[in-house]
Amino acid sequence: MTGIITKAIGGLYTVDASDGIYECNARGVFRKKKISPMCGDRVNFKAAGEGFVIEEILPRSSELIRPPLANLDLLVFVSSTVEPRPNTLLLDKFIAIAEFKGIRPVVVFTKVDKQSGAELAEIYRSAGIDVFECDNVTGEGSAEVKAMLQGKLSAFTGNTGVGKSSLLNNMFPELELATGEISKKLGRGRHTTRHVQLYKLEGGGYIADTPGFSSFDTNRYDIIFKEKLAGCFVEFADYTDKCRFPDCSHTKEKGCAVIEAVKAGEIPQSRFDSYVQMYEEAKQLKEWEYKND
Ligand SMILES: Nc1nc2c(ncn2[C@@H]2O[C@H](COP(=O)(O)OP(=O)(O)OP(=O)(O)O)[C@@H](O)[C@H]2O)c(=O)[nH]1
Ligand SMILES: [Zn+2]
Repeated sequence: MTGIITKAIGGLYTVDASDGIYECNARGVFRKKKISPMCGDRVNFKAAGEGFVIEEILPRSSELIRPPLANLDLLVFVSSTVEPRPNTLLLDKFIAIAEFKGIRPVVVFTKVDKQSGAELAEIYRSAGIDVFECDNVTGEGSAEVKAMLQGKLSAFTGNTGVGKSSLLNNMFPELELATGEISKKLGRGRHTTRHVQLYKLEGGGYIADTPGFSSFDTNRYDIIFKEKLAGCFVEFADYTDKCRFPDCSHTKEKGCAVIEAVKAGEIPQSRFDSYVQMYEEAKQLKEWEYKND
């Protein structure tokens, strides 16, 4: 039998298969191989003794370690246009990490009833990223986001107060998330350990409830090596092979086609600024690692 793991707690796995939900154990062989099944994994399992046991983990299309989640298709970054103000550096870090991991990034700007998200949206649309603008008070825009989630495994992230639960409520009233108190409702208190869990959507697909995402700390997360960073800013691709120096870092060199494109208004300044900041951070990490080994 084949299914997808929707919950993984203490060596016990909940597997959603076409004919029902199964509680499974994992075979010892996974421990020896040092891979363990995680939420989002597609697995083969079979009846064994009184219960069921996972036999095989199918190849993963993507893998996140913190929070542990396999086969994520979409990472949806929710940012409000005001209260709290959007943080383009954080947004660009998330997007780059998603690109690096082979997960499609999607951006949702909320609170467009208070302030237009058009200018911000254009920055990301011009980079070829899917952008949605939502007014969660009227629910406008949520149907488009919902349509995109169909048949996909998605996770939502964004700072506290940006309107994630409002948006999720507009799309899936059956989830009954308490706006403004989602933390309490889902037991996100300091003393509760929470686990990743997948919710099945009526139209097909899953949404991951991920404790690690709302307070997503990118520094502790994955730092992208500086050589790989430009490749995670998709709109740089048209320029990076036109620089004067083949080893151009695209941060300050003369004859850098990326910098020329920024000056010409072809690449948004804020995206470039984020790139330079992340490049500096990546550089420090490498030197630090080097000194310590
Ligand atoms: N005007 C306006 N207010 C919104 C919108 N979206 C959310 N809000 C309000 O912003 C506040 C925070 O919204 P939530 O949906 O709880 O935000 P959240 O991202 O889930 O926050 P956490 O649970 O802390 O992670 C609430 O008071 C919402 O009513 C919007 O599009 N427009
Ligand atoms: Zn360059």
